[in-house]
Amino acid sequence: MAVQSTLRHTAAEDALAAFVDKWTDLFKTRLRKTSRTTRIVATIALITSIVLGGEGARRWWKRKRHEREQGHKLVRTNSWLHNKDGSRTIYVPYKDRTSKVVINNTDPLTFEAHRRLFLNPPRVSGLGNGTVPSAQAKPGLNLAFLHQFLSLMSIMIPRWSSKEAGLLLSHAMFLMLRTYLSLVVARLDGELVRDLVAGNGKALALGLLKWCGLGGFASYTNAMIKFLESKVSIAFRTRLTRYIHDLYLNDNLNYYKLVNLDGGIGHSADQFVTQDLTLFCAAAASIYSSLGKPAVDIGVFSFQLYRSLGPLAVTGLFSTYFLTASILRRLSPPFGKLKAVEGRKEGDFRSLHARLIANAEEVAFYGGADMEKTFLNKEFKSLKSWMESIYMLKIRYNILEDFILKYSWSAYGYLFASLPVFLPAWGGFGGVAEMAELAESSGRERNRMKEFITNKRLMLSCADAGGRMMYSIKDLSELAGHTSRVYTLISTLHRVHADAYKIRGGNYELYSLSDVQGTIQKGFDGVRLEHVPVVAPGLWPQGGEELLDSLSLIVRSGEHVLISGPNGVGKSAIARILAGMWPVYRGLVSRPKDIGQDGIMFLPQRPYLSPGTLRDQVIYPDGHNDMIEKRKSEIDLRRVLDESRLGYLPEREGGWDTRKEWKDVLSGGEKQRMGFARLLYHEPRYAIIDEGTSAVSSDVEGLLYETCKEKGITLITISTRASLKKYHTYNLILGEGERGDEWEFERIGTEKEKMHVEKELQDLRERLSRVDEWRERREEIEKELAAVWTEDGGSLNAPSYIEVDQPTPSSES
Ligand SMILES: Nc1ncnc2c1ncn2[C@@H]1O[C@H](COP(=O)(O)OP(=O)(O)OP(=O)(O)O)[C@@H](O)[C@H]1O
Repeated sequence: MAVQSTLRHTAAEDALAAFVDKWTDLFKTRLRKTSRTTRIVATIALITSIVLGGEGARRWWKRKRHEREQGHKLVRTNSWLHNKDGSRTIYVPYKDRTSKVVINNTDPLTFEAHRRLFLNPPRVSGLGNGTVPSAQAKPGLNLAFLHQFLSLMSIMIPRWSSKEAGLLLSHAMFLMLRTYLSLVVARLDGELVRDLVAGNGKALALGLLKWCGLGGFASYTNAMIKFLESKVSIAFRTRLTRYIHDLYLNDNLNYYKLVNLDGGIGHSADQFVTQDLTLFCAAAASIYSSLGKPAVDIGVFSFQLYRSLGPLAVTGLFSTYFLTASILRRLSPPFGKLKAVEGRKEGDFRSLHARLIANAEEVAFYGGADMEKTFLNKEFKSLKSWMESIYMLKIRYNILEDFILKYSWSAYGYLFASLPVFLPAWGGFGGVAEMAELAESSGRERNRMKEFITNKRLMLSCADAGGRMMYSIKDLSELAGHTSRVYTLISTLHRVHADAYKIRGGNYELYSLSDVQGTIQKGFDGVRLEHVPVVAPGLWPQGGEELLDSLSLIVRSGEHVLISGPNGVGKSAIARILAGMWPVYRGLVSRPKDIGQDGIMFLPQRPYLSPGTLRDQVIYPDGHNDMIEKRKSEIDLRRVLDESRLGYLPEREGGWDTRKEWKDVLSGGEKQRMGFARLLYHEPRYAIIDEGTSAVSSDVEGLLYETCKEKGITLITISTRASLKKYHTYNLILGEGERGDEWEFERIGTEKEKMHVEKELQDLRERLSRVDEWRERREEIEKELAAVWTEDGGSLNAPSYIEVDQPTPSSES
């Protein structure tokens, strides 16, 4: 053996050496023939390409390493990169590495182009003209569904050259491949049975081999179909989610207005964007294969059947399909509408849970678990009853569906497959073969068997395809429900984004969203309101409630204003109007353009702490990269925290990169001081502080105000605390007059203001002088209440354990 192997080894080596020699000789001859210049040029070209290639590879490797490090850093600091074209690069953790994602903002022109689809649907679709809140027809298989679905498709597949179109194309190719494989399998099945009956072992073994090979390929095809279906679903979801996010979170504050002004989708925007969108995308991706594949199958198989069974069988088959389809369609419950309502109920239940999580501390202090449980159980019961009623409807439908699609169609299959046997003249190619064999008679049974098995398989596949199409009527109705939900969300967002609240020729309510006539001017160095009514808006299409008839004031840099007045009078409402959250119904509002540095900043009444690191809390709404661009360092942040009396936080919490649920970690006063830290970090020209120090001790309050003023921030404070007056130049007092809808704007420290204070003191003195009188009256009432009257008009003595005040000499007299 060893000798043999050595021999073989030597032979192989010889062959290799001969091969190398041959090519070396060839190369040398060619080299000898080429001119000296060509050789020099070729050598230089070779060396240059090696050097350039090496340098390219080095740079590529360096860039990759830099990206990896940058990715880790950005993930750690919760930050992203702004690209020149307006897109953003974010890094997301992926396994133990980071993965780079570039997010392109949707072009504003795209929104303009889509507005027509979502706000002015064609009249024929029966969806109204977009001016009606929550423009929504009854979800079902109708023209409205077609319009809604195609509108959403224009977002999901924006171009024929897009990735989604490519995915759908490859999906379609795999679907067709599978249909072709089913056809080949049907034929092979027939051949196998024929060879078995004929006892042809060799052919049978060969057939089995083919069967296994085909099986492997078919399994791969099936897996790819499922994989591509999920890829399509995720691609659709990505497109829609990004589109919705761009429309939802932008400078127009649509995320606030959607819930507080429009009300078209209630309070469940989260349910729409998460669950409804996922269900819609999964249903849309699966409907493509559950409708597309059976349609191709039916076309191909019926052609085959037509060839082998003749026109009678195929006509019969199709009449059966149409008849049963129309029966099923007629008896099918309105799955679309049922699904849409189910989605809404799921949303309500989920948002109740979200509310409980957000307000867990408050509920715990009140001991409100029982009450919250009642709310939750009530909502769940409503959801449960709805789902049970859907299941009840489904039972009846499923019985009918199963009977028709599984059993009656198989019976028809046998009937039509027997046509060539019993009616050869009507039985297509199968019948012709039957008649030819009738004359010869040899091998007739075997061929009959082969034909029958092939036809039966084709018929079953055809019935299966038809069945799947029928089943997909239900899927299609459910898709209509999901489509209607997603379309409603996007059309409501478009309405809010475009402020499209005009009613054509209709009468609108005073101070409704159709009645906004004021102007907001951004880019003014100061804050100015001219004849602006302060109105708490009602949900569209209702009118709002007027809090102040007409407010006019101007605040210039360095003139600090305190807005005071009783609760609920409309103090925060002024801040909401200035921030652009509430509409300016009449008059003119002027304010600085930007939010933040050199602009205006608002500190809301309820402090907000974002998810992320300790650093993110101080610099919010900036990210770490914005901070670096502004040339601020951690030393600056440290100084800002010291000035807000929070200098101990980085040590206590373990550094700037610590991530915690800050809303639960910081105390009420700390949260408010964090607001001031943000103010000192951003250093805006104007700041509107709404009850920003209500939980802060008065000495720290003074320090915070003084620091802000030293930094040149003009303060507009909303507060009920009179002690804050000393930090301000003007006082806007709301809630004056008998009806509480008058206001006064006065300079602090003037004679007039002092007289105002004097008058208040006089009032208090007068009230104090009547204290004795009120005390006497109280004692009288208490005495009368302590007495127990008997039926005969007398009174019982008070029991010994009740302390009855001894009458004072003055009351006796
Ligand atoms: N989103 C809203 N939609 C409609 N009405 C609202 C809305 N928010 C507040 N209101 C109403 O507007 C009125 C003024 O509210 P605002 O928050 O301005 O009061 P405030 O003067 O700041 O009171 P407080 O001192 O208690 O903070 C209140 O009657 C309130 O119920």
